[in-house]
Amino acid sequence: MGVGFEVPSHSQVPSVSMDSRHSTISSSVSISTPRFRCFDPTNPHSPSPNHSPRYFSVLSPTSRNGSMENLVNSEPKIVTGPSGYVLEDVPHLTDYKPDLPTYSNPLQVNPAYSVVKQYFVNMDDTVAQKIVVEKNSPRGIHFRRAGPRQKVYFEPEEVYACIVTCGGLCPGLNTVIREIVCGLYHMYGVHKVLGIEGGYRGFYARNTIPLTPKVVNDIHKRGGTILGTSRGGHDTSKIVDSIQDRGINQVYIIGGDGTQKGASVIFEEIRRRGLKVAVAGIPKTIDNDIPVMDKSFGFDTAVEEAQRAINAAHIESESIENGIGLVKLMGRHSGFIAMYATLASRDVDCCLIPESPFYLEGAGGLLEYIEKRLKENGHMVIVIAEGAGQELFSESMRTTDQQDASGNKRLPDVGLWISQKIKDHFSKTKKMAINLKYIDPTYMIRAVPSNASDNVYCTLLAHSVIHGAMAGYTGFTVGQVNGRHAYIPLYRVIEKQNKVVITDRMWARLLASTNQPSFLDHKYVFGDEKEEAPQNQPINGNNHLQATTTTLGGPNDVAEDKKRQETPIPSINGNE
Ligand SMILES: Nc1ncnc2c1ncn2[C@@H]1O[C@H](COP(=O)(O)OP(=O)(O)OP(=O)(O)O)[C@@H](O)[C@H]1O
Ligand SMILES: O=P(O)(O)OC[C@H]1O[C@](O)(CO)[C@@H](O)[C@@H]1O
Ligand SMILES: [Mg+2]
Repeated sequence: MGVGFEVPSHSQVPSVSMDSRHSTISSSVSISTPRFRCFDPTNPHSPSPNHSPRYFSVLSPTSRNGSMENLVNSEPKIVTGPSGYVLEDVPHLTDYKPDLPTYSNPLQVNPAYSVVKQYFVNMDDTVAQKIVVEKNSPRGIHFRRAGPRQKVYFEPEEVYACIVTCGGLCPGLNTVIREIVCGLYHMYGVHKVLGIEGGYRGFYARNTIPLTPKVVNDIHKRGGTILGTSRGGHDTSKIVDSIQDRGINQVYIIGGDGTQKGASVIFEEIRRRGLKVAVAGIPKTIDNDIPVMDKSFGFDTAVEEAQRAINAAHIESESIENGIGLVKLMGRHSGFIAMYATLASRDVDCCLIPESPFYLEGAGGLLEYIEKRLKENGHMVIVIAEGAGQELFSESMRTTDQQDASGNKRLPDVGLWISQKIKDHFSKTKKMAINLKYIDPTYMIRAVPSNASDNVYCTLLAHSVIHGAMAGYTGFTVGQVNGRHAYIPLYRVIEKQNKVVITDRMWARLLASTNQPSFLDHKYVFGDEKEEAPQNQPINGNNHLQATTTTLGGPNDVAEDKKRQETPIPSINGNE
């Protein structure tokens, strides 16, 4: 059987002993960036010889269980093809356990599914990240298409799955839990599913809940997560010990960017220990700030629920002379909920988001606009995302250094702050008496059950993730990319944050709908005319497909974040 390797000359390479299906490297020599080109025609997960994957599989000498322990972190699996085709593939159990047996997919004999023509996904199917292309542009980045495979790497009775939910709440968490349990039971005949209570720390510090279709039957009608959640408490080795000791071999991890970072290190540790355990992430973020995918589950519900608060603000404000209704919505670093809720409502006169700096005083400022709008219309509605205007806070308010247990910076309440500023301004200038009503519906929005369209989306995500784990993929997350479900490497969803692009047409639509100023006059933002204005992304032919993404270095930092925003990285999603 042919296995071809190409080792770049710059790497220090340890001695390599190789049988027909796997690489075992034993040496204490350190390796900077090992890259092997590998092709095995008998392995469906081996890239074709035309492609040039970057491969991983490096062992250090010590091995606690005498198995394939101490692998260094896996490298991205990049497969290239003609005309600029790039596949950013996800890891597979056979990458480090090459001799695993395969089994026929039980869906083949499932009466509900066996009638479906072409039910199984072709092994070569991939999903393009960018679908608007020019005639001569390269084919670009692709991800492996999600869906059931003909061969699976687990027998139903062998599977012991667990589900954990981490981070803040989001509509749809219970639906995803329900559909993973029911999907495993009904599609694959898997009957051992464990719920881990209270987030990551639940693996080693809390009870577990056996999950059956009966237990989860109507949980999708409730908000929150029946498993509970938490921030902090990620102790990788204790978590993997717990997985190993319990004999769990499929780990479904539902959570935001922090959670997916946690999933990535759990995957690396599992791989290092050589365990046959699939680690699969389902991204959750009400803020819609996870890159690559079209949108995150619960986002539609959040936008819909926000309408109730905006309607209330509108009714309150129009019922009284010079009424101002101010609504704060979630969005620590990304203003998607505020933007979409504003566009959906049409009652909003001003939407403020973290990506679009604004200023209060002077010509073209917020206070001037409020005055103008009240004179024209007698009332107004303002929507503000929780992360907006952070640069306006005094240094003392910003550097309180408060962090939550996961290291996320706690933001001062911009809604309260701006309410006070507006009230102070109009009472000081005595230009007009205003009536401001501040509504903070943030936790009410987050705690509702998912709406009908999110329920369907959650179901499809759950099914996709199950198919991936059963097919032996691991260290991946699932998401909808241009309307098709795909398996995305974890590193792709944790390295960047999805942001609203204020030079994009979607933000222009918002400005056109509210008629608010664009607040782009730099000198009021920074108080120094000599400083350069923030470099926003230029509008170009592809702009409607681009979102600014920022590299996440650690706990969130507004100043850092702002600096990063000045260096936009083209990506897709979120905006159109
Ligand atoms: N870099 C990291 N490495 C390992 N674990 C992490 C990392 N960052 C966060 N975690 C863990 O992930 C869990 C959730 O993280 P966090 O509280 O930041 O929420 P999140 O998943 O980002 O969700 P959201 O921000 O949408 O509420 C926590 O238990 C935290 O300890
Ligand atoms: O109060 P908590 O649980 O820390 O959550 C607040 C944060 O969670 C998020 O909803 C993200 O999940 C942010 O928008 C918000 O800042
Ligand atoms: Mg987060």
